[in-house]
Amino acid sequence: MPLLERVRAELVRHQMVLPGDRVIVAVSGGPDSVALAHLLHRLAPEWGLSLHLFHMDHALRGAASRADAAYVAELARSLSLPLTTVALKAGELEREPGSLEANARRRRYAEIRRLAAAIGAQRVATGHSRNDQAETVLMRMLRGSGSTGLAGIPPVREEGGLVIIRPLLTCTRAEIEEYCRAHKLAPRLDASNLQQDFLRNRIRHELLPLLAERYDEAVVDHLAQMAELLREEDRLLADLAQQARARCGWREERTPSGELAVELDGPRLVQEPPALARRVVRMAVQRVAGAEYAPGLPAVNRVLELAGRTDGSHRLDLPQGVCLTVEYGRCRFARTVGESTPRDGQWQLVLGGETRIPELGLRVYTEVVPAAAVAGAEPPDEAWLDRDRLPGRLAIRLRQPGDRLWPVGMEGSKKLQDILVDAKVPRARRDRLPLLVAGDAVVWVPGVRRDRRFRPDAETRTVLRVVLRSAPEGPMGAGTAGASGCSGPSNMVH
Ligand SMILES: Nc1ncnc2c1ncn2[C@@H]1O[C@H](COP(=O)(O)OP(=O)(O)OP(=O)(O)O)[C@@H](O)[C@H]1O
Repeated sequence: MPLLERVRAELVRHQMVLPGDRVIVAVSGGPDSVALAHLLHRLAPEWGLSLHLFHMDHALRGAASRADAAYVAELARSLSLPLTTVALKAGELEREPGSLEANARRRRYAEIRRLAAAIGAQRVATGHSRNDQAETVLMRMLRGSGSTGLAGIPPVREEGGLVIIRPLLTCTRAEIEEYCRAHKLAPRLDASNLQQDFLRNRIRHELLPLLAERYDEAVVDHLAQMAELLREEDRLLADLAQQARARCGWREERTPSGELAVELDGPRLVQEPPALARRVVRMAVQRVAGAEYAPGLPAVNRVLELAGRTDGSHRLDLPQGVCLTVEYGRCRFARTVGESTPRDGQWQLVLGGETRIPELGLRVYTEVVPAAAVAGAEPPDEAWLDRDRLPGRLAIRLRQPGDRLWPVGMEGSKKLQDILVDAKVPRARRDRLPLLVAGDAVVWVPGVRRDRRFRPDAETRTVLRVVLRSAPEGPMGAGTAGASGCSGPSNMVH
């Protein structure tokens, strides 16, 4: 079947486009994406599609990169299609942490997303071919991936509100090159492949040709077929994992700093078949860390080892700043949780994250925000502080002799002891009352008084927002402090 018919069939089979869609075509200048632009241009009238080409000049190969961009500009002119080109500065991608390929991809999709919003596009088409599929599957086999990974590149996927379509996924590179020749397209060679991706390049140039020559001529087709079979099985497992998730009492909440946290029942989780339990863990971690990160098997296994523990509290740091805490069988996945152990009678706080203080049954969130981000009155369980006026590191501690406060709404200072007596805080609670301190200064007596010296005013540029909450239920945390515990006599909250 001619390539045009095949691509048309793929568009229909996977409902890749809807009539009237605005589609961005990501064109690197290499054969795949050039053929893609040409084919979609021919098919566009049938669906009434309006196409918009996109090219990113990664500035990785000097003059060659500029020539790719010029080639894509020429292609857009010849097809009378609008084109947006984004040119990065030389060295820009190298300076970012992480692999060059991942950085290039992230920047590319960020710009595509921006363009989609600007022109009201619903979809972006990329030129991945059956060969890309086979390479991806082989790379993942070598890494020991499960069925999700071995399902390879999906023909349609939604990512961050953008639908990515791959209409050439069933076409081989040879067929695409043949199409280019037949239509007198002279794409830039290998323009889409960042040379730095050594593993992919070796698989492309060494391993696949070797497999084809010595073992199986149709290896690319067979790997692509395996990916397609596994994609369907993977979808089924994903549905089952959703059900398992519900059985495990999956619950999501936003932390006061706006981050998502996921909680579930550990003993239930470990009773699920391992294939489903692992998926539920991956979902939880991805939900917290962001979809781009998929935790590897060692991390998932470590979670499952801990999840079933019902004896006391356990904590596990996972990659990407995700932390699992297991307390009496309840698993909680959240970002940057630090468990503070007291030093010199103080619990230091994690800045820009959550700190747990099991001894006081407290969770403390801190967040640095521009002054403009806070307005109105502080909720009773929050303190807003002028970061630049704080005299030292933020910590929680219990009261000490000689503590003083410069209370809001009062002249001068006052002994903490007198403040607590005036506020009718029962004696037994006074010694367990968490105080927020910065260096030696008491900044906030939650539920009782705030110190006026550190409060934001018109000159404040940066605010440190501190939120106190009680830790999840459990013998050590129950009800000692937190959202309920920090509410003193209500008329005394300042
Ligand atoms: N510089 C670029 N500008 C625009 N689109 C690009 C560029 N590079 C790659 N693409 C798009 O991405 C497709 C795949 O290219 P390539 O395999 O080099 O990238 P990749 O990083 O592996 O892709 P992905 O991350 O999307 O899986 C190309 O066919 C093209 O549609």
